[in-house]
Formats: sequence, C-alpha cells, structure tokens
Amino acid sequence: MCGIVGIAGKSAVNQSLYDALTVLQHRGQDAAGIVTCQGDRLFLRKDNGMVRDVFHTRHMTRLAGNYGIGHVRYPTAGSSSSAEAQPFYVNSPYGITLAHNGNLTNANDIAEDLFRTDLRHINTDSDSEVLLNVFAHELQAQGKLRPNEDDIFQAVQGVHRRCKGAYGVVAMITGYGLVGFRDPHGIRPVAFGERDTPDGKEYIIASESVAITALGFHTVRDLAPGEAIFINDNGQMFTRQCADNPQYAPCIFEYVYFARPDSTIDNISVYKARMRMGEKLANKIRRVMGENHDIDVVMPIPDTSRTAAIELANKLNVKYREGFMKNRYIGRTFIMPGQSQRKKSVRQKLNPIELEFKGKNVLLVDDSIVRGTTCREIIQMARDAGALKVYFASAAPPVKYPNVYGIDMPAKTELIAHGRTEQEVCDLIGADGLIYQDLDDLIASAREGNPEITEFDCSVFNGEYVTGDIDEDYLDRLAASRNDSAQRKKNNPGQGGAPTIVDLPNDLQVELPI
Ligand SMILES: O=P(O)(O)OC[C@H]1O[C@H](OP(=O)(O)OP(=O)(O)O)[C@H](O)[C@@H]1O
Ligand SMILES: NC(=O)CC[C@H](N)C(=O)O
Ligand SMILES: [Mg+2]
Repeated sequence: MCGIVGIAGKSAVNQSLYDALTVLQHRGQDAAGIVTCQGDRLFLRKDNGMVRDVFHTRHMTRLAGNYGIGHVRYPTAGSSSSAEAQPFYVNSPYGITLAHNGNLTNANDIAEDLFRTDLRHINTDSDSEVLLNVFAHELQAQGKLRPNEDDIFQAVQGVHRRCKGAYGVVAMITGYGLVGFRDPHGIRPVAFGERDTPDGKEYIIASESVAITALGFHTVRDLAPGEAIFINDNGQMFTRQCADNPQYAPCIFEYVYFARPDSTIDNISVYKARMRMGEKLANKIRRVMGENHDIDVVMPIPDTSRTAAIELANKLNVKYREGFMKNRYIGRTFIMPGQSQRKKSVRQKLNPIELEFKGKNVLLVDDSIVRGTTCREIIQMARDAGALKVYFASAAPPVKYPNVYGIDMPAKTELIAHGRTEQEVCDLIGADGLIYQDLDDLIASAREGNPEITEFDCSVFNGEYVTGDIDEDYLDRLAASRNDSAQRKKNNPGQGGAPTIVDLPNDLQVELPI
C-alpha cells in the first residue's frame, strides 16, 4: 500500500505535506517524496527511506510553493530503486507530477501501447509511471494551451477507459492546479477536506481521513469510485464522476490491517469495524470451543490487532493483557521487503513479559495471518515464556490468494493458508488451537458501518477479483516476477537482476542523491 497526499494552499505547503506523510507512514516505509510548485517551477525531493530520513531541513526549505503532492511507497511493481520513488514527473504537457496508491493490472499492455501508438518513453518498470503517461497523453489529446476543469475530467475519463486495476491518485498540473481521482471500483481509498484561512479556502486530498484531520482540515467526504476532484490555480474546487459504470468495491484489507484505526474510509470507522471483528470472532470462539473453554487470558499482537483483541476479550469475559511489548522504533514488519528482514524484525520488535505467560492458557489475537512470519515466532516466544497452552485467533479469514491491487502478496505459495486446511496451518504455526474469522462476519463487520456498500474486494480471501480481468496466467506471471527470490534479484543487480535504473530528475531534484 502507499500513502498519497496533495494540498492546494494559500501559503507554503511543504511542512503540511511532510506532516501528512508522517501520518501516512504506516502505508509505506520504503520511499518518500514531495513535489511542490511555485509559479511555473517544480521542486522535488524523493528517495528511499522513511519520511524522517528523506527530508532534512535543507530539503524542506527548498520545497517552495503553495501547491504540492507527496507519497510514501510500499512497492508492488517494478523494483525498490530510488528512481521509482514517487511522485513521478513528465514534462509534457504542462509538466505533470503524480503519486499513486494501488496497482495497474494491465500496465504491461499499456506500456506497449504508450510506446507504439502514443510515442512515449517509459524509463522504469513502475506501473505508476505508466499511469502518469496515460494521464498526460489523455490531457495532451485535449489540445489546449490552458486546460480547464472539463479538459482535466475528460483526461481522467480517458484514464478510466485505458487503465485496469486499483488506483488512488493525486497529480499536479504545473501552473493549473491539483487533481485527485479514484478507480471505478473505489478499491483504494481517497478522501478530501478543506479549511478556511483569512486568504480563502485550502484543500487537501489524501489516502486516509486521519491525514486530513491531523492537519487541522475537516473531512468533506470520500471520493466516489471513478470520481475526480480538481482545484484550479485560483483555488476553485470542482468534482465530477468520470467513470461510465462505477461500482463500489473497496478493499476490505484496509479495515483489517492497512488503515489507521483513527481513519474513516467510505463512511466506515476503521476503529469500529475492528471492534466488530473482535466481537464476531469472540462469538465464533464460543461456538468452536464452547462456554467451558480453558482460556485464561487474551493478548493482542501489537499493534494492529489491539482494537479487535480488546473487544474479543470483553465479549468472552476473559482478562485482556498486553503480554508483548513492541519496540516503538521498529516499523511494520509485513510491509518490509524480503522474508529474512521480516522474520528478524518480529523478534526485534516484540518481546514477552514473562509473568503474563507463566502457567497460563493464552489466546493470542492478530488481525490476520498472511505468510505466518509473525505468528510462528510469537507462539514460540509465548511457549518459551512459560505458557501452558497457546491458542491463536485471526480477526480475518485465511489469506489464500494473491493480491493484485496494491498489497505486495504476489505469490500464493508464500501464503501460509494457501492449499492447507486450518488444522494444517495450526500444526505448522505450532498452536494448540487456531480460530479464523468467517468471511461473512468480516464483511458484516465493515458493512455495518455503511450498509450502502454492498460489495468489497475480498480477493485475498475468496480469489474473486472485482475488476474481472485476472486469470491464472496473470497470477502465474505476477508470481514469477515478484516472488521473494525474484525481488531479491531485481533489487540486487549483482545477482543477475536488471541494471539499476538511472534516475532522470532533470532539474526538479532539490538535491541530487549523494
Ligand atoms: O503472517 P504475517 O506475514 O506475519 O503477516 C501478518 C502480520 O503482519 C502485520 O503486522 P505488522 O508488524 O506489519 O504491523 P502492525 O505493527 O501494525 O501490527 C499484521 O498485523 C500481522 O501481525
Ligand atoms: N502499494 C502501492 O500502492 C504501490 C504503488 C505502485 N504500484 C508502486 O509500486 O510504486
Ligand atoms: Mg501485526
């Protein structure tokens, strides 16, 4: 997942963009970038690393201007090269910069078209560079020296016609304004907000509402699937539906894991959805283990499962204890690149408080089990700390299928539940019992927050891909190009991977990487 933000302000936006990216850091830890616009000049700083490492004072002071966009990256296409950090830039027409959350499922086909028909060069393997060039081509096709809102919305329509998959986007058209749009299924979240200043209204577009409210804006609403927003250089705001047949199917994994609990996505509080997951999971535990279960204590695996675990414990009427302490200086492990790094990080990140385990039957609760990296380590730690029995509960159903919409789960063979029964997974992770949430209960946990949404993208649980363009061939190719060993090679050219892509920053970079 990635985090995106764009601000159309009345004074310098560099600090606000930085602050928004720190609030969205949980969506991507690999790279970060900001581009701002002053007059007809763009200023860009992007590199691999966390927000706090990429931007130093010398970069911040040079990010001048009242308009800008920012990105935190968790790669799902291309490589981890800093040349693929975002925002991306293309000089024609007008000078457009773009930041993307999601994943295009037809990026290869479009890249071919862009070259053969539209005569455009793509320099990286990033689907986001493809998306930017489609948008640029569609805007150029309007043939205007000064594009207005109709031209911008026409171009977004063109993007919807050509691009398949998931995309939440912010883009800046140099000298003309800020654009945001969301794919016709609304798979990835995008919301916008505003705030009044003595000089007039300022607007913000972001992946999650928490980035809007934390900066002192108030959330106006989510963009609808297929909808676009444009704020022109005079500060006027326009929105328009740009898809022919939009169909709400937001990603349910946002509610399970990705989003922050203090965000509201598509009018569903993430926090409340997780509480409902805890309640429903408690009911299932009662059904499976009976009223006379022998669980002494419920414990979350910090951080994300806390909200569900508290409700689960309440509902089961069992003590809730924090038996694992999290090292606050280590980020999320699931979104780290490479299995060895993820495995090592679990041990560095979580440490047991032994007295909470000694002689007890513990129920460990996590939001999800994906590769099984976390639960395997944690269950062993609980046993080493003296637990009698270790049960494990997951607030999401078994993750069995790859994700193609912006979560880096490309290969089914890397998913612990793929092709295994629940009992086999239980044995493999070394638990005394394993209880998974039912998919209907997970969907109900989200839907109860907004019954108007009748469909969610649940592909990682049921293998049904809402965009309708995914077949076994596609999944095989994805797995071959992005499984752990393929990524290792790609990111280490010495091991037979492609040569490192040369960054082509023109004069945008406020400081070239050392
Ligand atoms: O089965 P796995 O492949 O280990 O993936 C699932 C785990 O990864 C995530 O935690 P993460 O450490 O990324 O973030 P968190 O601190 O927000 O829980 C998630 O919350 C699970 O704990
Ligand atoms: N997780 C994401 O949203 C990734 C965005 C884009 N596909 C990239 O790899 O940079
Ligand atoms: Mg976790």
